[in-house]
Order: sequence, then structure tokens, then C-alpha cells
Amino acid sequence: MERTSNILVSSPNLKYTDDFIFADYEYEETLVTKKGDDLVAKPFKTSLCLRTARKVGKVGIMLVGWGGNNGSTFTAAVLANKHQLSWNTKNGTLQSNWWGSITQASTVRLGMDENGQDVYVPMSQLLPMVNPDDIAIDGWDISPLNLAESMVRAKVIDYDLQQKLRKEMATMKPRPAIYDPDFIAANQADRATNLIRGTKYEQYLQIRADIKDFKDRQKLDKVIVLWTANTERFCEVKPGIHDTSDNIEKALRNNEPEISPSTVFALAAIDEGCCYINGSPQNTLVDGVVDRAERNNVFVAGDDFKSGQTKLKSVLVDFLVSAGLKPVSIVSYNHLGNNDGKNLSAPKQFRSKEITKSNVVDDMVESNRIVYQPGEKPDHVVVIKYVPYVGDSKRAMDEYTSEILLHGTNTIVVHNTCEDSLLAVPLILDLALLADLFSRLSLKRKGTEEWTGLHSVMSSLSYLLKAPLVPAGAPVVNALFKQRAALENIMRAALALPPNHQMQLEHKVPFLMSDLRTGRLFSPDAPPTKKQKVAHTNGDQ
Ligand SMILES: NC(=O)c1ccc[n+]([C@@H]2O[C@H](COP(=O)([O-])OP(=O)(O)OC[C@H]3O[C@@H](n4cnc5c(N)ncnc54)[C@H](O)[C@@H]3O)[C@@H](O)[C@H]2O)c1
Ligand SMILES: O=P([O-])([O-])O[C@@H]1[C@@H](O)[C@H](O)[C@@H](O)[C@H](O)[C@@H]1O
Repeated sequence: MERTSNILVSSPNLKYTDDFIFADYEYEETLVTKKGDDLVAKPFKTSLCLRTARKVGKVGIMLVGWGGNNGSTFTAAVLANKHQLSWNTKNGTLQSNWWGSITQASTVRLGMDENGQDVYVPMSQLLPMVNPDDIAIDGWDISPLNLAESMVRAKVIDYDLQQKLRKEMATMKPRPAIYDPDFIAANQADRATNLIRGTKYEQYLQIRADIKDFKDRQKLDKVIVLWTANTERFCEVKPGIHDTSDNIEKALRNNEPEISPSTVFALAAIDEGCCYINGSPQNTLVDGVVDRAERNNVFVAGDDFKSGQTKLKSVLVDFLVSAGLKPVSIVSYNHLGNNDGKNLSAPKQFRSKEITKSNVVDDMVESNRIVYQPGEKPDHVVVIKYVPYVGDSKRAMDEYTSEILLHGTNTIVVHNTCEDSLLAVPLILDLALLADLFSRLSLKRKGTEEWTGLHSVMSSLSYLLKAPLVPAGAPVVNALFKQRAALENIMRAALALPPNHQMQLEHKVPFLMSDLRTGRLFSPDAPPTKKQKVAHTNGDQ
């Protein structure tokens, strides 16, 4: 698709200034209340104003775990696309791309043309977004290898492309990081030689200094800190320690053992005003961290990139349940041989991943009380095995068994082989770009003065995460296309455009079909044109 020209919305509800896009938007919902045996559905609307800052500024991403498969592959992908590199393989010459990134390689339905045909535009064109070529990258790793050495170790990028990237990536070296052997597998100890020594609080101060240093050196307007380091065991959440910002501050200063390295990174990022995103499954974002983020008006998001098996599961189960079928057994097995798989071969680290991979069907099951009794759930098993030989090429096998008409059964078996990092890296880009976009979005009730941002827990990013963190009391949505619709429609609202409802009545209702043909559909108040008069005379209503 050729790069479209700028999208301009022509509406009395939208105003462009040099600095902002202002949108008046009627947010509509339906309140359902139970009255005796009746469910009463009452539509309601809230008049909102949305404001999107147009100036994107210079954005930097600091990766925790920069030297890992994802971190090194992300860096390679940014540089390969920035320099528009091509490279030779046995299948011929290949060009760089961002396939798998919804911001860079997916489209959104903008509306329809005068013939009623859908018009799609790149998601990146809807609202001002960071250009991936302009991103500055830095980060930390407990391993001392520079990014070229890390890329070679990862064995993800084709050899010829590696050669074109090595020189520039060799100049990139991860900053020393926080290592606590109690939180990641013992088999990671041999790479843990690039460390910040001292107490947790001293380490916290060093991380803050690192962020400041990066921001100053690169003259950045914004830094996003994203965890793509090893999966940690869940921390044991303790009242008086993890529950409030003040308590976690005290615990940090007291060197509390149950404050994990990832939570130290999160607190440092938040206190430097940086959005913090958790790409792994552990419970980094405990209540005290969220409390801190809310007090500092900073965004957090997590947990665990939704890249492969789980992403497919959040589509398949949604399809089965919404089709009135009843998934009764789901088995997800995979083996892989990268360092992530090595770390996950330890029981406590696997348990973190098992949790995020298992909870993804809950909302879909809850949505259908016809096929499921209250509390009833499918059998659901997750298995991950470490097989060094296959490296980053994850082999996933899934079996979905559902009950169908008259208690028949249907079994779907899926086999999926992929370079796991090539699936995760586009999500890292999207998480960062969408976090930046939504941090430039403000809202207020129409007729009031005070603008406020979205909630600090950025649940709008849930499409990209296995176990979406949501504000207290909010429902967790895992169904992938509901998540995607939410993302698209929030972006449309910022342009004063209604949600995509997919009804296409102009192709289903004869008089609307006629209005479409005559052009009356687009200007119902205008005096009928000659075409419309003829249509009217011909009885086309
Ligand atoms: N498809 C995917 O690759 C995918 C999908 C979902 C989630 N994840 C998660 O993303 C994370 C990274 O995956 P990966 O394949 O890049 O793993 P990896 O093991 O290759 O990279 C992790 C890096 O983190 C470093 N590290 C460990 N502890 C650290 C710490 N405290 N501070 C700084 N660096 C530290 C390690 O040295 C390593 O270089 C894992 O937690 C994984 O579960 C990956
Ligand atoms: O995203 P997904 O394919 O469901 O889950 C993946 C697991 O199957 C894999 O074993 C693990 O190494 C990755 O980190 C990722 O979490």
C-alpha cells in the first residue's frame, strides 16, 4: 500500500491547531439493569472533548534485557528499517520490513468512498505517531556483551544482515543491571557479570541516573522503559511492603528481599517520569508501583507480550464461544531452545508464564452462560519444554476440543513454528509507540475546563499483552479483536469519528442503497440533485 497522504477529518466536531487536535465526541453506551425477570437496557451518552498533542518529540526506549534475543533483534530491526537494508539469502535478496507491527504494517478502516466501498489506511497515519526510524535505543543487561555480540548469540537475524549491522551494533553496550539470583533461574548465573552493586536503593538511584544520562545525551523529550529481560518468579506480595507507594519506598530503602529487580526498575522509571511497560509475566506492577505511577501521573502497562500461541488462543476461543460452541479442553504445548526457554525450564519462572498463558480464556468463557455453567471452565493445560537445539525457533502444538450439537465433539489441532523473537519484537515497537501516543491524549467533559489523561494503568495496550493489567475494578478483556476494536475506536474518537460498527446498512437497506447511489446518503439535508430527482421519479426511494 502506497503511503497515503495526510488524513484530514472534515467535521464541525474537529479542530486542528498547530499544537493539538481537538475533538468533540459523544461517547455512547448502554446501561443494563435487572428489574424482576427483566433486563432493562437503557442507552446513554456522555459528551466528551479529546485533545491530542500533535508534536511527537524525540522519543527514546530503554530496554531492560537489551542484550537478549528480543532486545538485540529489536535493535537490529530498527536499524535495518532505518537504513532500508536488504540482504542476501538462499531465497534471494530480502528487504527490511515491520511485518507483525500493527502500527507499521496493519490498516484501519477509515470509512467508505462515494461508492460505499471501504477505505483502509495505515494505523500509523491515523494520529501523529513516532517514526520508528527516529527512536533512540539504550538499556541494561546483566550480560556484558555488546549488541553485535548479543545478536550473534541470539541466532535470530540472517547472517548477511548481521554483517551489515555488526559495526553499528558493536558500539552499543548494555548498562550494568540489577541481578538477584532469587528471582531468575540459577542457569542464568553464568551471564550475570555486568552488574550494579550495592543495596536495592543504591541500584534504584543508579537506574535513575542512567535514565537521566540517556535523556540528556540524546536530548530526548521522552523516555519509555520496557522490560524484556528474563521472566522472574512472582514476588510474594506482602501488606505493608508492596501495597502503597509510601510502603514500597520504605521497603526499597530497607533493602526488602521481596522487592524484585523488575520492581526496582519500575520505581526508578516512574520516578523519572517515564512510562514503564512489563513484557514479561511476573507481577512487577504491584499495587505500590501502580499507586506511585498514579501519584506521579506516569503510565504503566503489562504483562507479558502476547505474541504467538496465546495470541491465537485469544482469537480461536473467542470464535468458538461466540459461535455457540463449547471449548472443553485446551492443551498448549511448546518447546524452544533460546535463553528464555532455558530460564523458563526452572519451575518458579515457568509458573509465572503458566499463569499468564492460562488466564487468557476467562473473559470469553464468562461471556457465554448458555454453554458454561457458573464457575465452569475448559480443562486448560500449558506445557513449555526447553530443547536447546531448536534455539529461537519455537515449536508450538495446540489442541482445542469443543462440544458441538447434541454433544458431538470437534477437535482443532494447530502446529506453529516461528522465531519467537520475530513475533515479539514488533510488539515492543507497538507498545512503545502506542504508549507515547496515548500519553499525548487528554480528555474532559464537554463544558468543563480541566483536561486529564487516561488512567495510569494503560489498559489500551492490552491487545499486545497476554495478561493485561487494568485499573482496579475494570474488566479484563483478552479477546483479541475486542481489544483491537477498542484501540481503533479510541483513535477514531480522537478524530471525532464514530466507532466502526460494521453494519453496512447502505448495502442492506434499499432506500439507503438508493441514497448511496444518488449521493443523498452523504448529504441528506442538501436539496435533491438532478440524479436524486431522476432516482425519485424512477421510484427509487
Ligand atoms: N516471543 C517472545 O520472545 C516472548 C513472548 C512473550 C514474552 N516474552 C518474554 O520476554 C522476555 C525476553 O525474552 P527473550 O527471548 O529476549 O529472552 P532472553 O533470555 O534472550 O533475554 C533476556 C535478557 O535479559 C537479561 N536479564 C536477565 N535478568 C536481567 C535483569 N535483572 N536486568 C537486566 N537484564 C536482565 C538476560 O541476560 C538476557 O540477555 C522473557 O521474559 C520472555 O518470557 C518473550
Ligand atoms: O506468546 P506465546 O507464544 O503464547 O508464549 C510464548 C511461550 O509459548 C514461550 O514458551 C515463551 O518462551 C515465550 O516467552 C512466550 O511467552
